[in-house]
Amino acid sequence: MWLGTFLQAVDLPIAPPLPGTEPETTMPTRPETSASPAQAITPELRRWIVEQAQAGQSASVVLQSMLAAGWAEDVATQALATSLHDHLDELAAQARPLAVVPVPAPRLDGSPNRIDCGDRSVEVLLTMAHPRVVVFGNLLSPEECEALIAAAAPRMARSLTVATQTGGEEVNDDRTSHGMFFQRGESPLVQRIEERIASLLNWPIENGEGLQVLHYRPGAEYKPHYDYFDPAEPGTPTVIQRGGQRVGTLVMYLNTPEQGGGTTFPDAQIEVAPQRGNAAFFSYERPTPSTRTLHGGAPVLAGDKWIATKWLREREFK
Ligand SMILES: O=C(O)CCC(=O)C(=O)O
Ligand SMILES: [Fe+2]
Repeated sequence: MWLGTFLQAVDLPIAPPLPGTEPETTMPTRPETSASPAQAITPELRRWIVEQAQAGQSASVVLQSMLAAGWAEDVATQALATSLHDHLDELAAQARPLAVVPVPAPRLDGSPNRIDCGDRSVEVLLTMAHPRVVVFGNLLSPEECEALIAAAAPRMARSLTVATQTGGEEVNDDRTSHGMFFQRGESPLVQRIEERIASLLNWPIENGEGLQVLHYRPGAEYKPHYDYFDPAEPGTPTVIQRGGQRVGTLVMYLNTPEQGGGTTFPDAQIEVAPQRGNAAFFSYERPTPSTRTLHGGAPVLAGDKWIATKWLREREFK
């Protein structure tokens, strides 16, 4: 009995006319020449893909049917990946609705290649929408990087992470760096950098946690994680009493490691190369994986890695 059902499922003519087409003969065909307009991923195509998934069709069957109908392979795989990913995000958001909150955001209207931050002009090197990632160049001068390292070095201790059960802090094997926190505004150097960051990210200086400096030796890493506090963890209500959720992160590279040590975003499959003075910014408007802000510090393969991280909260961090 089940075999019959199984065969039926496999044999089902799964390709209803692809969106934008009626009878099979008018299905879009693969563009033959480079002059042909590229095939677009239309809302109808996305809807059709989600319907196929809901009907239990495997991705490979859906892909085959799209190829057979004349969709170009790059368009078909891209359409499948984004449609299913977005659909899963929607399902997750429905299962655990969490409000979207305002987040730090650099002023990027008009696609500027530099942003004037008052005392310094910062380069915009890369922007990505989802996850929201912006890579900046020349945020800190070489002298500022050196001065931060020198001020932090005598105060370094094994890095702690927030203990999710209690909201306290603990040593964690996923994080093999050493670090320290500056108080907000604790020196003219720290104050100046914090003012620059507030201007760059358009976010109140008071909403920032104290700058954290991290030092990774060869082999050290920070395994992929989210920077927001997981609402499901018992320690979270305690942690967010001070300033609410984290909503953005700025990782500033204080040196250029000889090899390795990039900041990775596994969902986006990108890696930011650590270059002295540059910085990677990302924001997350709700504390969920749908933000695709999973990120980590890849193992340092040779040399040392020094970074300063600024975490940004929803409200004043006291
Ligand atoms: O080391 C890195 O590149 C990432 C650091 C990080 O994720 C953090 O400080 O929260
Ligand atoms: Fe992080």
